[in-house]
Amino acid sequence: MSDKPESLTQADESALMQLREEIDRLDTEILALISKRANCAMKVAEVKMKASGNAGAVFYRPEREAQVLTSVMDRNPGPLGNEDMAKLFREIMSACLALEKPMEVAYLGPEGTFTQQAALKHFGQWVKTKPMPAIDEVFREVEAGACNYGVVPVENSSEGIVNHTLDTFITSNIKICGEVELRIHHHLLAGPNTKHDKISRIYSHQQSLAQCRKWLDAHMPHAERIAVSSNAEAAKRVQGEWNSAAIAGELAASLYDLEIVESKIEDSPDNSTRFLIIGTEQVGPSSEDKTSLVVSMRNEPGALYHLLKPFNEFGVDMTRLETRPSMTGNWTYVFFIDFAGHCEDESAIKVINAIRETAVDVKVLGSYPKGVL
Ligand SMILES: O=C(O)C(=O)C[C@]1(C(=O)O)C=C[C@@H](O)C=C1
Repeated sequence: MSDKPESLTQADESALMQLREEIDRLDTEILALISKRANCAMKVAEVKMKASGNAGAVFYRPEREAQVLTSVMDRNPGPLGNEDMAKLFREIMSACLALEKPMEVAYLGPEGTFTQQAALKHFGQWVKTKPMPAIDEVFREVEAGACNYGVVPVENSSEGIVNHTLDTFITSNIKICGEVELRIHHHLLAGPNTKHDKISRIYSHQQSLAQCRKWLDAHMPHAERIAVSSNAEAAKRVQGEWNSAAIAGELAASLYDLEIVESKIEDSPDNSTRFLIIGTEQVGPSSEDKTSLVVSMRNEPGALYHLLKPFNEFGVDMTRLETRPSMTGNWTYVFFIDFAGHCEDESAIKVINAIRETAVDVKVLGSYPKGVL
């Protein structure tokens, strides 16, 4: 069978050539426009540096990025899908931001974790990402100024809240300046020496093993399941083994050069994890914001009523309420609350002031744009 493309007629050849000439003309325009946009971003950086007296200028503006991406999706004429078009602009903005100031972002490592994937999805490919061994190490890296921002997991749709993240906010002054949600697809990965019918050990994080339990019971009931510190760690480990496999994501497969033996083996089809972007600066309003608080209340009758009443009284939509035992042990409870709106909104100010009247302590963790991508 001929391996050459189908032979085209003279008319087809001519049509193809004209279309490619049109694409070349359009690419020239796109090249010029992206370059003009990048020059504009560099002038924005000069304005930011002048305004801040050149010391401590804040270049990354999540509220502005959310507005740009939302506007792109609202105005997208097709045929590319809204999310695909927004991802293209995400990368253009990432390159422009890198011209203003290269960003370094700490994340819960090692390399290849879903948290790294979330960091690259939120900031684009131009940021430098730095793996940290634990969630509180990500906080410390940002507090110390060693990294500009951090990314930590906060909630999984099937496993629930990541308590370590919430507990770290109680003792940290770090701000939340964004959020990003990642659809979690688990793949069965194997190294080049592994015979797929000889897999007797499967490595992954405990949560991932739990999220793929039914698939494993049905397809690999006899393989030993070994929990390790992270999916990426699992991928790193199977590289050199001949009868084992790992459950991890796409990024881990490419980073550790593993074959995807079975893809999307998670039991829940809409398995997703929400991550928080942490930094040292409060974010300005973007018109589509949410605010996170941590409130400690005395353990006395009516405490929860006094906490919830202001939201109803001032018409603020509470979107999340989590309770954590207080680490001070002084019979107070800690509530993590998310609500719609920015902490500078008039109604939000009234709610926070009303809560302060009965709470032991109220800490605004941050106001930030709702996740766009
Ligand atoms: O508008 C700004 O503040 C910019 O710096 C420009 C820009 C962009 O490329 O659109 C780049 C980085 C910021 O995080 C937000 C937006």
